[in-house]
Amino acid sequence: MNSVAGNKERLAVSSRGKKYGVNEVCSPTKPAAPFSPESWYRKAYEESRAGSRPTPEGAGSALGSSGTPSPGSGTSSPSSFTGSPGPTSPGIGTSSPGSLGGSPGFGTGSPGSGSGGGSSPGSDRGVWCENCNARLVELKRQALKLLLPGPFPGKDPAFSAVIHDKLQVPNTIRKAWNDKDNRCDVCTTHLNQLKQEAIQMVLTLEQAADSEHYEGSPGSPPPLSNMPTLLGPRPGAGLQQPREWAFVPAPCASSNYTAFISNKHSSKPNSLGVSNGAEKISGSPTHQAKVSLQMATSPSNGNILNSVAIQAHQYLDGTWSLSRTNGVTLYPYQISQLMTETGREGLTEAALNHYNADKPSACGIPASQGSCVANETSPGPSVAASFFARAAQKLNLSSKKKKHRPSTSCVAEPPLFATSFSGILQTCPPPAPPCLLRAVSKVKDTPGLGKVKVMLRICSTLARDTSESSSFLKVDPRKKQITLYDPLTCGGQNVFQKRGNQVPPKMFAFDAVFPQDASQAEVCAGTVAEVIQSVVNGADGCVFCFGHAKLGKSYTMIGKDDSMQNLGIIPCAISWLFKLINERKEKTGARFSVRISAVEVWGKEENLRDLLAEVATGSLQDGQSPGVYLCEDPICGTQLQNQSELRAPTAEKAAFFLDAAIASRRGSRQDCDEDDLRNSHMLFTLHIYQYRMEKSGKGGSALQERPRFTPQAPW
Ligand SMILES: Nc1ncnc2c1ncn2[C@@H]1O[C@H](COP(=O)(O)OP(=O)(O)OP(=O)(O)O)[C@@H](O)[C@H]1O
Repeated sequence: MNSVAGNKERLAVSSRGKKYGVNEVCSPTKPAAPFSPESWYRKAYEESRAGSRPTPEGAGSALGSSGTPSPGSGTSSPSSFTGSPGPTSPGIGTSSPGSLGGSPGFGTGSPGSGSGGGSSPGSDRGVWCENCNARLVELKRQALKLLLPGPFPGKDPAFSAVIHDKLQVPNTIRKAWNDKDNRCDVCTTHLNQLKQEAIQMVLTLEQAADSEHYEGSPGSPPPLSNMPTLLGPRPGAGLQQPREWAFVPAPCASSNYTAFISNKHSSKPNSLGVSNGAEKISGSPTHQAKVSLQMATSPSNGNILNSVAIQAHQYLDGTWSLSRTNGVTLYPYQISQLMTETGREGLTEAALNHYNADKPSACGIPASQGSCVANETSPGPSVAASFFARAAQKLNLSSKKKKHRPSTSCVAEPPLFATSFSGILQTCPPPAPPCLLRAVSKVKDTPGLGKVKVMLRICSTLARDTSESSSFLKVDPRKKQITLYDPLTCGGQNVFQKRGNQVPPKMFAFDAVFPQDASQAEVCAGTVAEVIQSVVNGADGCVFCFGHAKLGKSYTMIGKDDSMQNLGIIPCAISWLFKLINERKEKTGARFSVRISAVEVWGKEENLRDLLAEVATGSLQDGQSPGVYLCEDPICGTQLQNQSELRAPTAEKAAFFLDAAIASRRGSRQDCDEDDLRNSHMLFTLHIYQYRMEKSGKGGSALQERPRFTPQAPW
């Protein structure tokens, strides 16, 4: 980790200019506006090819503190910020290692959950607020987590008690939560109610397994009366309370299903109202697995996987349709496999987020009637057909599940996080600048090695009066210079008026100057491309941005996820880094591994927080980790210790961690105040490990290097 400096030097340059254009929304269906990488990057590229920066004239003259500052972008590659470019330059790049002093900071980030205005069915009173809904989602996730990995606990009476004890509401969703009463401030739902609802889901699952555990002779149907279809919203009943399901007998009796009954639970009534005594069917003792999920299969469409996914979602919600016809049984190990293959974030996270909103079915209509589940009573498969269906499902699930994911057509899944840089990198990755692509084969070329480069971006957002700013500020991007004139002589309002004397113009030179109308792409290409090149070649690199409040630091470093043109330095860096290492791999065989960490420095006390701890450990661990701390290393300087480092095999995954980190920032919370906003700074680090190459040219297995690239945003 590079040492981080937080000197609150500010750029006392005011500039007024034009506003940015309208953002274009980029979506998979709607292509982005025509984009020419060459023209976008031409300028930045030319600048990167131009010589080093001239010696600043006028350095040493302190500017008045009342000037309107603008953020600067400092690029350092590799190494740490040890430079102090001059005591009196306009506060750009004057950073010293060691301290983590913050300056007014960050204003980006969107609120997470709603403020409690919405409601969901489920509590005693039939509704609970959105906050509680989020809590319930979390608790259900925890309950499922406890259930899925281990052996199915069966009827162990201690099981629900164990789950009950283990369920916790993580700090992140304790907004509007009264810790004393363990109640929600908004809808007064008690914690136990939420826990019970979550446990209910698990128990329902188990009981459904009971009802499905037939040891029936293959092909023989269970009594129809025992096959309810669940309709209606889920009540927030207590653990022992009967559930108020509407039972609809399955539409017809058919022998075309496969079902198994577990002996040991056959005589016990379950909460679904199924009379288990009637369920017991003698049959094969070899079927010991418990049925957890029904998969509707219709020979007419054969859309097995579609149904699996739908019912998996319903399974997660505990609101599945128990269609007996054409049923094919999935066993716990298959469900586990399904969960694993789909990926925690793919199915569990997203599905839970969506389906735990207690909808009666995936499409908002009973599953038995909905278009999502093929639940018709056409002649179902024989046992053999069921067997093959299962086998086919097992073999093809991973390859087909993406194609048949039903949620997109039926229900738009709400995003996990407020931002979706992961999505946009997947659909519209920013084109890599030409200089980066040219660097693919230049393994030894580490441009800017050992240099601290200081760049200036002039804020565009406060630009209201172009004539005023242009009267005392002259920007020359070609020469990478800005000149400040005495506003008195220029007729503008000024900071020098009281002095009565004219002040000679001051000229400041930088490694790059980005004027008001510079695009994100120009800034990104001009700042980060070179650093990425160095990092992939084995050096450390860092992009550090600081400046006065509300002048675009977050916009510069993170940007917006609404279109490719608005992506900031971090998402571009992620995308281009992966592009470079993939191309490098193709050309030279080099193998890399990328890991991500994100730490927040927040509050006036400059506390450190691991923004990826939750993603790394799951929310059960929230707040229990020892935390991030600073360590003085005699050789490497000040180092951050103990932060999570998560493996990112793809740019999308790395961007997913960026989304998670942004969502986890204090400044992103709904209840954050101005102070939180101002005193929240993020250090986002891409750790790149390169596998050692054997002499034969084959990649070895040991990780050799650990260069790190730390875009730090914003300071
Ligand atoms: N170059 C730009 N083009 C378009 N919008 C911009 C630009 N710079 C900043 N903005 C907008 O100005 C607003 C403030 O910017 P931003 O939040 O990035 O400032 P900041 O310096 O990070 O603020 P803070 O110090 O409070 O964290 C945001 O809405 C941002 O989208």
